[in-house]
Amino acid sequence: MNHLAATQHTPSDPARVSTARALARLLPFARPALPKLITGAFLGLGAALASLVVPLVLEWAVDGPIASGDRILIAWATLAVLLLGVLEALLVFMRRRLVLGPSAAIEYAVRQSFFERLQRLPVAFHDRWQSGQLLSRMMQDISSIRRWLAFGLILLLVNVLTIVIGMGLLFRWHWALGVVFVACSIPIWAVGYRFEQRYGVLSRRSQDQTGDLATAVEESVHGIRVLKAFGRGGHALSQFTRRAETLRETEMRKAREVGGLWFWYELVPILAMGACFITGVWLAAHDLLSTGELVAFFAMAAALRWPMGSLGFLFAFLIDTRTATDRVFEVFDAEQAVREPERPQTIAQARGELVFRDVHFRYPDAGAEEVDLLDGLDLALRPGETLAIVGATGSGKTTLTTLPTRLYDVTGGAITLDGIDVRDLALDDLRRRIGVAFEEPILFSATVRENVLLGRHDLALGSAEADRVLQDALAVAQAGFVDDLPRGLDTEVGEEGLSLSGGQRQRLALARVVAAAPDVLVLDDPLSALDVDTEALVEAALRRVLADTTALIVAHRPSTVALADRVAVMLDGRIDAVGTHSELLRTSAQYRSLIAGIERDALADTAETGRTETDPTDTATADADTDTDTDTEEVRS
Ligand SMILES: Nc1ncnc2c1ncn2[C@@H]1O[C@H](COP(=O)(O)OP(=O)(O)OP(=O)(O)O)[C@@H](O)[C@H]1O
Repeated sequence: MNHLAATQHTPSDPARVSTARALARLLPFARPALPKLITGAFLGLGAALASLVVPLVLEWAVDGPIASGDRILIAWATLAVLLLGVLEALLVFMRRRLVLGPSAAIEYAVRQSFFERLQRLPVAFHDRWQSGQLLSRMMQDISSIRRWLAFGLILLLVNVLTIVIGMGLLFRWHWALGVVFVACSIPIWAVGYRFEQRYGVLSRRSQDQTGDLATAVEESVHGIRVLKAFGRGGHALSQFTRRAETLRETEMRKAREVGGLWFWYELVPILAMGACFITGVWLAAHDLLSTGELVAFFAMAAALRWPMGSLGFLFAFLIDTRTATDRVFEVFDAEQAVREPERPQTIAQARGELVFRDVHFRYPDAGAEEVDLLDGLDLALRPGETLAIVGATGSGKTTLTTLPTRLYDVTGGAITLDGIDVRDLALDDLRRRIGVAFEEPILFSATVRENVLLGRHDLALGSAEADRVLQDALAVAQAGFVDDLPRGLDTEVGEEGLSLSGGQRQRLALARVVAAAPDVLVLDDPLSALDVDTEALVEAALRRVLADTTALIVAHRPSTVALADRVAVMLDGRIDAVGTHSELLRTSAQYRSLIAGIERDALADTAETGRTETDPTDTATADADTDTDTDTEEVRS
């Protein structure tokens, strides 16, 4: 099996392919809606043809009934023109009605796939991409694709066909008129070509800048408390203004380009009409054209003005849509570094044995000269044991917690769960078996119930079993405060749970991972935001859960170390020592130094916040030796 290593892949301009090929990538999404879109195009063409028949009726009426004074036929001709007008309006109405549904369905399908893709893409992708860029692609670019399919594409096809048919008719009346009209149109194509070159670049720039602006808004809203606390609202505003200014300048340049194009697309048809007028009058004066043909010719030229004039705008629309499509497909094309195994294996008998074997890891953006962050790390968690990881800040503890669930893939070595390489397990299966609680507890805009049962899609919300699991998990996490929320378990906890305190969010996040009932728990400093009394209660309850679950806990505090059966010390990307707290105090200078630092931090924390932290030697597991206090005292001195 080929286990792909994560490689760097930055958002970049797509390879320049033709606009038609770029837009053809939408076909798989558009296929179900194609019959209606094609019918819509035919209806649009029908409307255009109805407008083109009017000059023919006029030609017949002027040269026939009007010349001969046949009032009945004149009335019929008038009625025919009227009916053609009504038919055109009706067909346009039907086209609009018909294509709105399918184009909205395509928008829905693209957006759905886009979101699904975002969920599937590895964390390394999300590290690199700004959220505003993704948001603007998801909302603005996909909407722009819908508008194009519902309106722009059909109009462009219909208008080009109308122009071709209309020109054919001009030739029918007199070849000279056709030649003059075609000759006058040539500048339009030249201008259009130059426009595409310049406008394409601006269109891309503007859409990227819109994404940057969305990122700025998202960040400032997300970090509003920090900005307010530091009085940096003005700074955020000036940064936002600068970006908005940049976007405005690009939009102005775009508008100037479009304005220039419109100028030519308005002017050229008028010049063409003027040239044809002179030619037509000359031909009529020399009896080479009848009066009816001359009138019909002018009616036709008038009918062609809108299709020709609209080309400029439709051209700009086409290029904007091409850019939007490129931007959307950049996400679809992003490298899927964390892949599902081709032939997933299953764990027959779950024991919860997690082993890191010669694990190497480096982030994709690490420089070539940098050594691996995890540099040949070996660690084995026995089934059911609780193992705490301690290490200097930045030593890679959090990174280590992301690897078992394959948020990132190891770049060397392997991690096995019950003897099977985690890369050989189906991702859903793996993530059901290993539950993670991150240091930063993220909650979603949903009820408490939905947040806590997030990992239990096997349970129907509100069922007796779901309620039992929910209550047990809340009890372990000491999250009884939910009963005091306005709607209890059905309280919406707001965007990212910001309406709750840090400690409350952390307890719900802990309840979530407990409710998931995984074979292995991975907890990244799970009690950091709790007050000392709650922490003691959570620890006591957590011990019951940890008694028969394998757990890997990143510990920044003595009390967290106290939860563990054994402790592993991380140093230089490896495990420097493993043992019980008291063993390590005796044997590992590195551990003694880390514990001294941890205790110093805890004391400082206590002094600042009034916390009365528990000494790990008081609560350490049964392995604690009697000489521990002496050791700790030595370290302190
Ligand atoms: N997504 C990322 N992309 C690139 N580098 C990262 C990323 N996340 C962390 N790092 C880097 O990896 C190193 C280890 O970070 P990590 O968060 O794993 O350390 P830690 O031991 O958990 O630190 P702490 O104790 O402060 O929480 C740091 O140098 C950090 O800058």
